[in-house]
Amino acid sequence: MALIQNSIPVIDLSPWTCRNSTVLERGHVVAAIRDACTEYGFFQLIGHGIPLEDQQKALECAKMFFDLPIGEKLELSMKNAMGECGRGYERFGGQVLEEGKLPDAKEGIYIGDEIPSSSPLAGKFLQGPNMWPNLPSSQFQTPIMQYRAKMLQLAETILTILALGLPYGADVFNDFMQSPVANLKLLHYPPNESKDRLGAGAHTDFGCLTLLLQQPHSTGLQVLSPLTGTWIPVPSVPDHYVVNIGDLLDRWTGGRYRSTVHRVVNVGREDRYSIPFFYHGNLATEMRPLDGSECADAVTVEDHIRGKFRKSYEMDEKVASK
Ligand SMILES: O=C(O)CCC(=O)C(=O)O
Ligand SMILES: [Fe+2]
Repeated sequence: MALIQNSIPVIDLSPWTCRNSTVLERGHVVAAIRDACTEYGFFQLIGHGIPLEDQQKALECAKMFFDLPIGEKLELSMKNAMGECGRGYERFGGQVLEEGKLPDAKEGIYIGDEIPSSSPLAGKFLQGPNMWPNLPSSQFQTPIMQYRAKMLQLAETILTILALGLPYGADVFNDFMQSPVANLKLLHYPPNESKDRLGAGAHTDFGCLTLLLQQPHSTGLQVLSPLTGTWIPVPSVPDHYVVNIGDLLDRWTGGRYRSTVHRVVNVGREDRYSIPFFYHGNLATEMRPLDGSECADAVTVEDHIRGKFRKSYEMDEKVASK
């Protein structure tokens, strides 16, 4: 039984990627990630190999985008009512992550893989097209896409490790990792004076795995400890990624890996920027219980994510029409 503490574990990935590490050291990484995901559903990652300058550049891109005039941002609005293309601009207050609460005091833009329009996947659920702002590509599109590619690699590394922490074989996620849907979301929480309104209401993430980059030294992220039922603050530490399990993996693993409630309380005069990377995986994958137990109604990854998306964006329409 791990010591109950008011912080989420910090895990160093470098023994995994370092060529000189021993089997034992690599095994410790697998065990640490498994335990963190079993107990907390959250951990902080260091030694991940994403250069600091790429992180800074991505956050600068976020700021550059949100500084654009509102008219320019609205032109990039997520195309259909439920945002099913999964790309483009989510206006301030455009999402309700916590049922019954005021819409989130944040704005965002989803950016994913560039899928050629000739591909049968183009325009399908969460598959675009990307909506690019009128900024020089060398300053926005190129660094963001390079950053996304690195996040994808890192997510795949973590999933490989997560597979090793389960008793279902090292290849259990191999098919799921083919042609994955995995989207960045640049987020901006403007200064917020209202104590009744959260930056992001209490929620669990929809997908498989989230890798979160927070602007250094920002505060606001809180994780509801599954061990104590109290909110654990996760202030941002430079070069630390926050990694968490989403509902999809919780459901698929029968709760072995936990999807934990979290929120952003951004009350004050500061702007806050963050960039989650949501790894959803191959949408056609059927989530049959990994332990092999019978299941009459296995849903696909797409059905699962679609339901979650509909809920958080449809609720916004209900609130807006009140
Ligand atoms: O901005 C953050 O720190 C967290 C955002 C988040 O939880 C989400 O978008 O799902
Ligand atoms: Fe989240």
